[in-house]
Amino acid sequence: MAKKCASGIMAALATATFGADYACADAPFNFSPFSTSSSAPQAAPEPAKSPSEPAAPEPTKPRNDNPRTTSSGFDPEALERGAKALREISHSSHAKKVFEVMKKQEETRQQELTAKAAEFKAMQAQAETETKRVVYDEQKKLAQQQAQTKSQMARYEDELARKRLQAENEHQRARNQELVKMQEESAMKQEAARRATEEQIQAQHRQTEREKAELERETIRVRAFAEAEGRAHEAKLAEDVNRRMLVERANAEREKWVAAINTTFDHIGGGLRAILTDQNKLIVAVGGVTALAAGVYTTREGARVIWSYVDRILGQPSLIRESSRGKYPWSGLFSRSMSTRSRGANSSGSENLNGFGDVILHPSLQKRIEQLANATANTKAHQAPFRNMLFYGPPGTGKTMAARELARKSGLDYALMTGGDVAPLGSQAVTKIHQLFDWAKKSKRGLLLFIDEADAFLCERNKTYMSEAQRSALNALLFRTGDQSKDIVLALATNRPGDLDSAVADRIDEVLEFPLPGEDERFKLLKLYLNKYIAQAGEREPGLFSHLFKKQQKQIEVKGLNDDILKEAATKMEGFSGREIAKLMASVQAAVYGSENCMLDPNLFREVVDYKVAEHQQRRKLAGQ
Ligand SMILES: Nc1ncnc2c1ncn2[C@@H]1O[C@H](COP(=O)(O)OP(=O)(O)OP(=O)(O)O)[C@@H](O)[C@H]1O
Repeated sequence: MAKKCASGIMAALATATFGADYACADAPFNFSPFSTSSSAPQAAPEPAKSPSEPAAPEPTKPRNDNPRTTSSGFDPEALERGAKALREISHSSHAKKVFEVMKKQEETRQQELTAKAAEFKAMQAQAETETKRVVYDEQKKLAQQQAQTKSQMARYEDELARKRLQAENEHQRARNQELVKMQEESAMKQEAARRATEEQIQAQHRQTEREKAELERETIRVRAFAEAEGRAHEAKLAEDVNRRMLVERANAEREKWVAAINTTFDHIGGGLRAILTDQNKLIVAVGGVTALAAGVYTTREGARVIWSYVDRILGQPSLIRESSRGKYPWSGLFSRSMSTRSRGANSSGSENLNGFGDVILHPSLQKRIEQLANATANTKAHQAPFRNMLFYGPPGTGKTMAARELARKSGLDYALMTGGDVAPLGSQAVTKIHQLFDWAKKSKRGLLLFIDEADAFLCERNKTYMSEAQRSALNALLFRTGDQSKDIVLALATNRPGDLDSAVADRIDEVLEFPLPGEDERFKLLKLYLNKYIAQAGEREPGLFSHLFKKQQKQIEVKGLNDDILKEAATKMEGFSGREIAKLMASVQAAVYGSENCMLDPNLFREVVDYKVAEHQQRRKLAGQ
């Protein structure tokens, strides 16, 4: 009973002090007699519910039919009930007990509250932990999502980059293709431009060639004109001398002939008178004259037929202009003996001077030719095939002379033909070439066939102006020289080696350049021709009957002409060929013969040299050199 009272008082007091809410919270002390609020215990705060869970029904509050709440919300009824209960307790004998029970209850309730608080705290801590865990989970999920998003982004970016790269590659490839196309187009354009330029150059080249040919023709014309003039001048100089000599000789001859004619007519007159007076003598004379005429005619025609036959079988081909073999086999014996004699006579002169006949060459070139001559001689001795040669260089530099000397030194026969002789032969050319090679093969010693002006005959086959006959002749020569020969050495000479057909060039084993003579060579040439045309002018040529057939030249007196003057002239004559130097000396000779006392002195020599040097320079100017 005391316990019940205590609870009731407590509840009443609590309700009065803190209102209904507090009364609800204190559910365990809710004694029914004093309680105005709900007797159902207040539930502990629940953990946060997920929004998906259905909302729990609101706890129903006890109905208060007589509310006595003041305007400020205070309910005095509970206090009244509490005061009533207190009064009852104070009048009760068990008041003390009641208070003790109340105290105990209060303590118990305090403990319970503490436990509740602890539980609540634990729950709160758990809720916090849970919240943290949820937050952590959420963060983890977020991090995972972020990582996933990031990786997706990276993949996406990677893909984008790949696509971009691919697109760039495509673009680059397209550009490259375009570039290649442009380059091809540009190369084609360049090629076309190059072809056009080449054609232009070729046209220009052809034009230049035409102009050059024209210039050459003009130069030749001018040169011929100058030479004719020179010859006329020389002839004029020599004319006076000759006229004087002729007049003297003619007077003597006239007297001799007048005497001879007088004697002959005396004899003929006597004979005719005897024949005409005697008839028998007349018949015999007429018959004799007729028989003699018939005999002479028959013999002459017969000899002509036989001679042409012999000539065809044994004679030298018409293409050969000069040969050491002579026109007929037997003439070789004669000509060789003569040449031996002449060389013997010469040996005191030029042969000793330079060891190479009359040819003056640069020492290195001379040495090379001597080596070639030795090699050719040995080749013949060992029956090995000969080596073909090409001599090239400006006109009149001694190519022909060197070839002749080479043949002589190597012990071969020598034959010279000129390329320019082939074209006029027309369709006969091929036959003549074969005839020439057949003839050359007959030489027992081996033959050096020298073709001068080789470019006129052996030029490039595809040249348009080359005639069919000329082309065939060249083919015939190529055919005959296709293999290396043990009988014939082919020596070609040309001023234009570049014009030779490539097949001809292919047959050449040795190429020698003959340059214009240097100062030393010019000096030696001057000395050589001074000796030949001036010092030996009055001497007879060696030969069996030369004194019968050749007119003797007048001897020339040389005064004061020494080596220094010759050297001075050699210095002035820069650019002169050997032929020009020889001609200069011939002019000097003519000038000497034109002089009154037939004497050569330094003044006359210098005069001619200066005149010739000026003429040479004029010619060069005309030729555009
Ligand atoms: N090196 C030389 N030594 C001596 N004389 C020479 C020399 N070069 C030329 N001559 C003189 O010039 C003349 C012509 O020489 P040669 O015929 O050998 O010349 P080339 O070079 O064959 O000329 P082209 O090319 O015109 O045929 C000779 O007769 C000679 O008088």
